[in-house]
Order: sequence, then C-alpha cells, then structure tokens
Amino acid sequence: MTPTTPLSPVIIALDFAVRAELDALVDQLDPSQCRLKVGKELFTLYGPEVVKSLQQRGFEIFLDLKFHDIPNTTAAAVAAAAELGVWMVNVHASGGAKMMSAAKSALLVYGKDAPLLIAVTVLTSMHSDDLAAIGVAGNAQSQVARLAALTADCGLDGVVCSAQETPILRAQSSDDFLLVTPGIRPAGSDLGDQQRVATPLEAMTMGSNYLVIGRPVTRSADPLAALKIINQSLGY
Ligand SMILES: O=C(O)c1cc(=O)[nH]c(=O)n1[C@@H]1O[C@H](COP(=O)(O)O)[C@@H](O)[C@H]1O
Repeated sequence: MTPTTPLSPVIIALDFAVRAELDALVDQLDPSQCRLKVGKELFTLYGPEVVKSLQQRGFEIFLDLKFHDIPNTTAAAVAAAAELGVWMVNVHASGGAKMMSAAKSALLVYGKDAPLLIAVTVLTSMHSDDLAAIGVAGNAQSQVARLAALTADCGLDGVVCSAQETPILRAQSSDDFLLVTPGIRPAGSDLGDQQRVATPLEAMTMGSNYLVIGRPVTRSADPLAALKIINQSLGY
C-alpha cells in the first residue's frame, strides 16, 4: 500500500513488548492521524516484519534505532533501514562527523526514496547534571546547539532535541532543518523518565516540526481519544 502522509506532526512511539497490545492500538489508528515510531524494544522483539506490517497498513515509519558505531557499520545500518523503506531513521550525533557523513553518503544511492536522516543530540531524559557526570561541560542547551550545528554541517536532514531547545536551533539553522521533539507531555500527564518536556502546543509554537509521543497516548485508557485531543489542540 502507498503510505499516507498525515497532516498531523504527531509520531506515536510504539514502545510495546506484547504484539497483541500493539495490534489493539494500531487497529484503532488511521494513517491520516499520525506517523508511527518503531524503536529498540519492538524491533528487537519482532524485527523488520513489524515494520513491514505497519507499512502495509499505510503508515509512514520512523525507525528509531539510534545507530552509534564506527562509520562503516553505521553507514551499512542506515542503508539497511533504507532497504526497509522507512520514512525516517536516526543516529546519535555524538558518534561524530565522520560517522554522520558516512551515514548520509550511504543514502545517496536511494535518491528521493532515501529516508530522512536525523541525529539525536542530547536525550530528553537528561539534564545538565547528567552531562557533567559523563564529562560534557556546559548545559544541555549548549551541547544540543553544538551537536545540531555538527549535524547540519554533515548534511543530515535534522535533529532530535527537546522542544526547549527549538528556539535556539531555529535561530541557528536553515528553515528546512527538521526539529523532531520527544519529551512531549500534555498538561497534567506523568513525566515518567522525561526531563526536558513541553506540551504539544508549546512544542509546535516553539518551532518543532514533528512531535514524538509515546506513553501519554499509548498508556492512556483511551489512546484514540488522547491522540484526537492532541491533534485538535494543534488544529488537525
Ligand atoms: O529518538 C527518540 O525518539 C528519542 C530521543 C530522545 O531524546 N528522547 C526520547 O524520548 N526518544 C524516544 O521518544 C519516545 C518518548 O516516549 P514517551 O516518553 O513515552 O512519550 C521513546 O520511544 C524514546 O525512545
């Protein structure tokens, strides 16, 4: 099936271990309402088959495996994601310029069919204190800005960051540089392990292009209603 491109910027994070729970959620969703993210848990359990089955339902897929390895290995992994026909794939910007450039080069052969390639800057579960503990000087915002500039220099399509950094990244980046923001929490919802958060509307107003949202929808008593409320709050 040809994928449907939704107007909504919402990407639902499908962090599930039980296939029946995943299917029960996806059965309720329509590709016009959101894109879907397949991450480490789902992919490790069910592999490429789960990606293909979601694509067959018409969804565009963000394959979130956050590759971080030597350039040759990362480039081959990104090419494998392109073979799967995913819409978006990511690497860790802290893998460095050689790794990101190799990943970008590996996608050239796919032309307009290449997935969007983005790089994770500083995980939204981290604060400046966590960075200090791993030897990164400065606060989260300055580290995100540094890694986003490196990512743009390597020709990638954008970054994963928190919505809190989007104003500074919008100011330093070209208009078409994508800012993909997890750590989205509708007002009143549980933060869980997320530290640098924003509501869906705040994130879009501050300059996000795509919102990655997991538990506030997937663990809601009524996931479809939760998604509809979020989309409506954004005018979709
Ligand atoms: O790359 C990601 O998607 C990602 C990067 C990041 O910095 N923070 C982050 O939370 N994510 C992912 O975004 C999703 C957020 O899920 P919830 O916290 O349940 O909304 C998870 O699947 C994370 O793996």
